Formats: sequence, C-alpha cells, structure tokens
Amino acid sequence: MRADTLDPFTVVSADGALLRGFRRPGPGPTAVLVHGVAMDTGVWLESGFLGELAGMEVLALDLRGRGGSERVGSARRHAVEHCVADVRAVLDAFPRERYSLFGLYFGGRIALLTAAADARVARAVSFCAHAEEVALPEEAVEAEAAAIEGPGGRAYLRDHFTAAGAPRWMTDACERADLPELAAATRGLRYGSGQAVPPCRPGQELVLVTADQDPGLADFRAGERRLGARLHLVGAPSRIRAAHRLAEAAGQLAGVPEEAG
Ligand SMILES: CC(C)[C@@H]1NC(=O)[C@@H]2CCCN2C(=O)C/N=C(\N[C@H](C(=O)N[C@@H](Cc2ccccc2)C(=O)N[C@H](CC(=O)O)C2=N[C@H](C(=O)O)CS2)C(C)C)[C@H](C(C)C)NC1=O
Repeated sequence: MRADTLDPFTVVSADGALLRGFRRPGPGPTAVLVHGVAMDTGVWLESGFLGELAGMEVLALDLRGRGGSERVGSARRHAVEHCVADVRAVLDAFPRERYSLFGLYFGGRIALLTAAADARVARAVSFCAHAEEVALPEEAVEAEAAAIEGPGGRAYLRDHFTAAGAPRWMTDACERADLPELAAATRGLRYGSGQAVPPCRPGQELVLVTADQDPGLADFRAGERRLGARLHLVGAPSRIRAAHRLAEAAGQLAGVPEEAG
C-alpha cells in the first residue's frame, strides 16, 4: 500500500497546552481523529484506520498528556472540557467548511461533545462510547489511577486489555503511555466525563458504533432516541473485542456521503 505522507503539526489549546499531531493530506472531506484515554495517534496507523479513510484529509492529534503533546500534570487540566478544547484547537488551526470527527472509546465521547459545542462539526462518529450520562464509580476510578501510577501500572493495563481480547494496537498503545500522566487523565475523568452529551445542532449527523453483543447496548439505543443518532453495530461479543473491527466500520461509514439519509 502507498506509504502515507504524514505531516507533523503543533497547535496550542485554549489553556496553553502544546499539542502535537499529524496531517495526512487527501483530496476529500476532512476527518479529525480523537483517540481514547490510554492511547495516542499511533493507534490510527496500527489499527488500519488510516488506510480505511483513503481519500479523506486526516488530522490526528495527541490529546494532552499523550503521545508528543504537553504533559499537563494535574487531573483538573485533564477535564473533558479541555479535551474538547484540544480538538477545537485543531479545527482552528486547519480552517475547513466542515469536519467529520471519528473518536475511539473515550475519544468518541470527546467527539460527540465537540459536535455539541461546535457547529463546524458536520458529523461525529463515536466508536464504542455512547452519549448518555455515566455515573463514574469514584473508588474504582481512583483505584485504577493508583494502579496505573504504581509499580505494576503497565502490567495492569496490558493484562486487562489482553484478558479482554483487545487487539495488539490497543495493548501496544499502553506500552507507550506516560503512566503518571495517564493516572492524571484517569483522575481527570471525574471532571465532566460522566455528563450526558447535549442535543446536537440541526444538520449534524451523529453515529454511534458498538458491538452487537455489547451488554451496554441500551445506552447506545438511548442515543438514537434522544439525539437522533444513527446506530452502527459490528459483530463482536464486547466493546473491546469490537476494536478488531472498527477500522473496517470506519471504512463503511466514511464511504457514505454525508448527504446520504
Ligand atoms: C483498563 C480498564 C480497566 C479500563 N480503563 C481504560 O480503558 C482507560 C485507561 C485508564 C482509564 N480508563 C478508563 O476508561 C476509565 N476507567 C474505567 N471507566 C469505565 C469505562 O467504561 N470507561 C470507558 C471510557 C469512558 C470513561 C469515562 C466516561 C465514559 C467513558 C471505556 O471506553 N473503557 C474501555 C474499556 C472497557 O470498555 O472495558 C476502554 N477505554 C480505553 C480508552 O478509552 O483508551 C480503551 S478500551 C467507566 C467507569 C466509565 C474502567 C473502570 C474499571 C474504572 N476501566 C476501564 O474501562
């Protein structure tokens, strides 16, 4: 396959955080890719996602504290509003008529929240994250953050994802994580990440993707009703196992012209 030319970029978020990412040129509509909590832009290359978006211009950022982006240090500076600001900083740096956002897991939630905040987003596709309120289990999240920043942090993540049948690109992403920063990002989830996504704007298209056997399917169905989102199911026993099929799903979804009903 043709090697992709990836042009690195740097943008500054609203709170001054320096963000890095890459642009993959393309003649078609612009896609903005938002990775999950324990990830960075490497997942787009390794998952085959990039190849499935052939023809689109692709902008992929490392969220604060991940990849090459600035380590912000505190949980508060990892609040979801700052992640939304990170994405909007990329839109500001690359002015286009419209953008399609594709988000993976927590990145999907960020994509949906960005659409709700920003009319420039014509379409937001959330892979394996729904739009409903989530009651964050404080103790479990704190225990997870402590595990991640502890001596067995990398093993904690690797073992969980391996046991859950995650693809290689997801477990490899954990090997690259800056663990103290990932612990801060985990603690930062308490600042707003549980909020339900507000109704989107007229003309915006929202797509929710999950496994057809996802035990939490009801939350995705709720998004269909409450937000008029489209639901796209992939054949998999769980959200994590669906990760093996998300690039393929992206190819199917990206192929659909935005005007399609
Ligand atoms: C390692 C494993 C145990 C896992 N930890 C993660 O993965 C990442 C890395 C570290 C923190 N992490 C969270 O996610 C926070 N921790 C959790 N949160 C739950 C969850 O549902 N999280 C969502 C995302 C989300 C968040 C906030 C609000 C909405 C949605 C999610 O998508 N999780 C899947 C894993 C799965 O579905 O089993 C993935 N997330 C990865 C990513 O985003 O990079 C790729 S896979 C509940 C309590 C919100 C739980 C809980 C035990 C504490 N631990 C996990 O989930």
